[in-house]
Amino acid sequence: MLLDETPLFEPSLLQELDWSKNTAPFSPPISPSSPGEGLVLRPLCTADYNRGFFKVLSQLTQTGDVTAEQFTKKFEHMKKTGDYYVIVVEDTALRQIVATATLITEHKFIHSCSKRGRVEEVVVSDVCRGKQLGKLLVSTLTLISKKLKCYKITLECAPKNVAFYEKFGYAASDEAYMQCRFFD
Ligand SMILES: CC(=O)SCCNC(=O)CCNC(=O)[C@H](O)C(C)(C)COP(=O)(O)OP(=O)(O)OC[C@H]1O[C@@H](n2cnc3c(N)ncnc32)[C@H](O)[C@@H]1OP(=O)(O)O
Repeated sequence: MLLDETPLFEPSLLQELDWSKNTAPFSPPISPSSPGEGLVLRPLCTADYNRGFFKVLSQLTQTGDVTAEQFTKKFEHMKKTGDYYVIVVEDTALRQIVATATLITEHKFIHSCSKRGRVEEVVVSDVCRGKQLGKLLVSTLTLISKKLKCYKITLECAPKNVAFYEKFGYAASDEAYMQCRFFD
């Protein structure tokens, strides 16, 4: 199985973000191009399969035993659609993924054929929490969605995480969150 460094989306999207438009405060200041000593923030690539990508995701929910082949197939599908922005933070000394988050853009006929953004799978490895990485990931994806001209961006989270997302301007809505779950 060929796992490589091909990015899921164009990395220049991250470099070209206008970080001055970010609304959450960072102290000390970090940004997508300078996420902290020994860390890089970049799009997901298939080589991340062997860098603990699933280990990080498993701290959020059940991942199942995904093979390299299944992972690559899903990655290729996501890349082809151009609507998936999975970002990762890598510890370059350990060559391990320590955080990840996903933005998905959904195409609409409404709002003049606009797009809507969804934030999913935000997770920071437990040993790296409290270093502003979660804030960096969500700020980055929120700015990307704005740059991509999404008319809104939404997410679902546990009540204990509401205060975290409020930092970026997300507000609880009156709409009920409904689901029909077929399996875990
Ligand atoms: C849409 C979704 O994916 S929801 C799922 C969210 N993910 C999870 O629940 C997985 C387990 N949790 C985690 O991975 C992490 O704790 C995260 C992603 C919630 C936060 O990541 P961290 O890197 O630890 O947070 P970070 O250091 O960026 O914290 C930033 C700020 O938020 C605050 N904060 C961190 N976690 C929380 C929380 N759960 N609730 C409220 N505030 C929080 C911090 O105190 C800090 O405040 P400050 O900027 O005023 O000092």
